[in-house]
Amino acid sequence: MTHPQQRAAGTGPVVRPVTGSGPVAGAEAGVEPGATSGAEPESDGVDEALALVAPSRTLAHRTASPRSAPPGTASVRAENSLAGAPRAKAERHRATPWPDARDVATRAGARTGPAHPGPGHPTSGPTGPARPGPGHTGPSPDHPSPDHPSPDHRDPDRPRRHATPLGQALGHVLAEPLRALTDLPSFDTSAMDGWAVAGPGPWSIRDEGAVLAGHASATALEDGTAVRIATGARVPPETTAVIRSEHSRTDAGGHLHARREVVPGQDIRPRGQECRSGDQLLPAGTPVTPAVLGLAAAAGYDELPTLPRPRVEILVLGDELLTAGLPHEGLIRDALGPMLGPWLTTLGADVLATRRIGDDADALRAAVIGSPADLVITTGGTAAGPVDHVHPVLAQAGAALLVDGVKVRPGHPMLLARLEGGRHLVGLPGNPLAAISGLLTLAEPLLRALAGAPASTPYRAAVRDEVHGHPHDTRLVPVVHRGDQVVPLHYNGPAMLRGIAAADGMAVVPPGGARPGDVLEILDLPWPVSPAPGAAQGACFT
Ligand SMILES: Nc1nc2c(c(=O)[nH]1)N[C@H]1C(S)=C(S)[C@@H](COP(=O)(O)OP(=O)(O)OC[C@H]3O[C@@H](n4cnc5c(N)ncnc54)[C@H](O)[C@@H]3O)O[C@H]1N2
Ligand code: MOO
Repeated sequence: MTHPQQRAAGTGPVVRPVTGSGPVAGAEAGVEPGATSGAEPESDGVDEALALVAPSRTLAHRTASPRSAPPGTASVRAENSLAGAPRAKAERHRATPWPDARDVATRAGARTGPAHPGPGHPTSGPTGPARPGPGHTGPSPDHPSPDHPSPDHRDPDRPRRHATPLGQALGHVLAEPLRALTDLPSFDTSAMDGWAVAGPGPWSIRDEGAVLAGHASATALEDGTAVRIATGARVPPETTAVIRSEHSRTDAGGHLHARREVVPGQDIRPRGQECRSGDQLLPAGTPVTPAVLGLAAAAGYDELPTLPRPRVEILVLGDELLTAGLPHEGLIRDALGPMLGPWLTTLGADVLATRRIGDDADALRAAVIGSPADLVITTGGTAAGPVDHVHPVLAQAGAALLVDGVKVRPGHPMLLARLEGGRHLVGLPGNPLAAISGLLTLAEPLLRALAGAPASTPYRAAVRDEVHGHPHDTRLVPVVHRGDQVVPLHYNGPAMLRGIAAADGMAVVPPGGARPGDVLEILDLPWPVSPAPGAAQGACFT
């Protein structure tokens, strides 16, 4: 966390645009990018909130006070080891451009991925359980005991492919192509409730009740005969068509008549119509969705070959954080602990733990060095305050900084480092929306690559209203979809979650901002697009 006194010393009056909405306004007034969010705690206050609610209220009576970049936010460019080289306080800040930061994160995950063969790189060897058998004792490589952490997750003994029971496979990624284990359907099937008939009608009705789904095959139909049949039942041999009940009538003499023309094969699903045994249904690298579970079950699977999920440990920093009750006496509720685990799980991670470390550098160092996770995520402590321990601890841990600051608002102090043992650490800024920005910018692409999942497909949409931009940096702004447009939401300050909680996407606003109708890249959030205006009720639209 940043020390309160430092905040007070570092924040001066800033000019805000009339409809200013976020941490960028200071920079628009000519403040250096690195210093802009130094004003954030102030921009986070009542004035900003009122500006967001009432865009017409002017805050321009404030005067600009350009400041230089804060010490300690200076970056070391990619791949620069921090070990034994504490960052010079006067170093110039060279943050990574936002699109490049995502690429670096993706490449870091892909490069680390030998244990995670991705799409097009199926694991070798036959399908079968890869976990230790029931007789296995001791810590599993996937579930190291607290006493036996396995910091080197590149352990060659770690299973490259799991046989995961269907009931546990949701959110995993297929390690191999999904091939049909049977023809689908596996027998000629009636598609309708009605009559199985053979040859031309009228047909004499076979006196044996109905052929029902799931029952043994009926004897062959002779030409000129019909038998009642249910949807999903196996059609008797020699059946030439199925006639729907509503398209037929019976007479007093026990004969069946068709009310309309009967086409041979009608309403029969022939065996193998959907696939033949051995057909590839889905490629390796496909995320296991509920629909994939259904298809796999239909195709005969009890368990699925899945890639090991990246293991993530979350370290929540900050002595000011409460885990229950109301904020009081300068203490606030931890908003990130409850949010990040579920969010990361949705992204396919196996979240080992969320640990609260406080502002204790020794505890942080021990947690980072000893973590068995593929990815350690810290929250807070990325800036230059007296208890912002992330950079010094990374230096002590011999980490290499791949990204140290990103040209994005909010969240510019975010970082990505490579730790010993092929592990990674993403440092999320403490301000909650800034942390989400870091999650989407660095953690998500890294996790996708580590998991062997395809990169998210970018898409674009027109923005309905003007969005103020930062002069040099990208902005990520919560939006809600309305038709084929997105509407930017207020309450998008770095310390606020009110906008993102009503949002269903984040718009990528280029430096300089966007005008109504401009087409912007949209980042998906891991929940459905809100279908109706009511879903975002209470949210403040621009
Ligand atoms: N001198 C400067 N100060 C700051 C700068 C700067 O450039 N120069 N940048 C500001 C920006 S922008 C951000 S973002 C934050 C990032 O700071 P840290 O990553 O060190 O985070 P903290 O100082 O620990 O916390 C910031 C803020 O967020 C609150 N917080 C922290 N964790 C949580 C949590 N789990 N749940 C809810 N809120 C949390 C914390 O209490 C602080 O208010 O630095 C600025 N300062
Ligand atoms: O601008 Mo900070 O990055 O408040 O989030």
